[in-house]
Amino acid sequence: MSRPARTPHGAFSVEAINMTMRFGDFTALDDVSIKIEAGSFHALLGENGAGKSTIVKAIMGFYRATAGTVLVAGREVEMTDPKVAQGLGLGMVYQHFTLVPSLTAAENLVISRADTPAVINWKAEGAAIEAFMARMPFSVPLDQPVNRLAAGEKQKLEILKQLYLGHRFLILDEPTSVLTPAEADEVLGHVRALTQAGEVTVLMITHKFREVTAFADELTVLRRGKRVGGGKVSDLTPADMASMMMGEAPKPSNRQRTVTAGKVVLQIDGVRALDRSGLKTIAIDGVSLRAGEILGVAGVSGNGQMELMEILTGQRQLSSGKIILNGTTYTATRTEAKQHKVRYLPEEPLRNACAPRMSVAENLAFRSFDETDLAKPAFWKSNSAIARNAAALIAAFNVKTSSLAARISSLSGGNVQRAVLARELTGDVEVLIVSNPCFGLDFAAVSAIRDRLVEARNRGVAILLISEDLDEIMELSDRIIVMSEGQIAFETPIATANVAEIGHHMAGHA
Ligand SMILES: Nc1ncnc2c1ncn2[C@@H]1O[C@H](COP(=O)(O)OP(=O)(O)OP(=O)(O)O)[C@@H](O)[C@H]1O
Repeated sequence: MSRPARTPHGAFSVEAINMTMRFGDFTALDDVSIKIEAGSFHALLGENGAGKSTIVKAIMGFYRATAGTVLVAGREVEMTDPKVAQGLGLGMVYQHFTLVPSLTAAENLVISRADTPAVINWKAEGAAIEAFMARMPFSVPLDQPVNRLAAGEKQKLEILKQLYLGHRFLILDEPTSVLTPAEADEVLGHVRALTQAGEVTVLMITHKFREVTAFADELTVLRRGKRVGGGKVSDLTPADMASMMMGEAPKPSNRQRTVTAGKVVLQIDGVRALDRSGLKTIAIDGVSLRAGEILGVAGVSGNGQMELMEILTGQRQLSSGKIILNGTTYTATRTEAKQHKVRYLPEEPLRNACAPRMSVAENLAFRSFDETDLAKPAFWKSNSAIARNAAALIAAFNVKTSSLAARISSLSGGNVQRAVLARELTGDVEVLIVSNPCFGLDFAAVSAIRDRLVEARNRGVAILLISEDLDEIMELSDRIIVMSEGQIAFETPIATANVAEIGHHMAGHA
């Protein structure tokens, strides 16, 4: 047996050998091997549905692999349970935060431990945390409630929490999705420094080539459940990575504008509503959206975009003002949305726009998935019509699913997104309101979804695009508004849009 690979500071290697994972007849992972050397920063790439989460879950003991072996520091381990993995020093950091928002950073660290005593000696714990922090190359404010921390600080705290728990092999699952580019660079810079110091070994799932090139040492690429390539990052270009992921060079898209903006369809003026905390007011003035244009709403996460989406979907009560759609008051009831042909693509579509326990075909067939009618057989056209419709949409939008009858919740995140977009862009649409449509998607899916939005705009659809990704806003919008502190802080046509100026307004500088 090989000698356990551990660096002097504690980072150790993890290796998965010949991993196979089947769900029924479907093989999500097909004889994949991956070795993450002690103290390395290893990137795991692959299109949506390639099997990245599956291999990670098998390594962490969330899934019992159908076949395969896991070696931790060179020793074979039965990963029967996530607790086994955690006990061996393996930890996970997710794209969304797992911290308790009302507790301070220090309190979050203390309660994260499995051995937290029933009565906590805060003085002793505080001293222990300070001693721990002193050994760390970066810190976060310890005494503030986590909900007051910026996203970058929260993600740093998630990483510190793992180190505090003694974990020395970290799996980072798209850790920068909710961070600004500057925050992402800061967090990944710290992670890289930790790996170089031999403190920790990292496996990072990401879709961002820039992050791979800038921070990772090695990479592995999965495609359709198989390992299709990998090696040293310094030997590979982003084009190499893209062709490994897709099996071919990506096609350049043609996003010409072939329409001029028409009449104003949607107007929001004098609208006031409480924000999620109930403490601040969201104030939306002077927003108008025209047919055949994409109006981008830029902003750092948490500046009222979520509330704006809720206002537009009728989920947040207005304290004053109204939304005007095609000249009449719009309160976003189902009937009004149908009448005005308004469609929505909310964030987290599995939760907000699907019936997770129903099949892919059913979810593609029923926009009004949560209407009580759904239960009544009379509402159903026929199973064969539903299947035909679903098969056509799956082919057109390239949704990867094991079958039409599979539950939509078994699809990877990107494929759920494609399925919902396929449904929402089918038929007669006049207004499309989308929120972060490409969040967490691989570049092929991103490109396909952006093409669809541009096609819809060119057909005359009025699109409100709320996005925290400024590159996306710059790429797609005809006009841009910036939300900051719950208000519209700035507006510019794309022709004169300047990233630095927009960034300045996003950061709250008038
Ligand atoms: N519990 C499950 N039951 C059935 N099929 C599943 C299950 N979990 C995953 N799959 C299927 O396995 C395949 C791989 O999924 P996985 O979540 O590993 O992809 P991924 O590479 O992480 O994708 P993404 O980037 O979209 O998160 C997908 O086709 C998915 O539908």
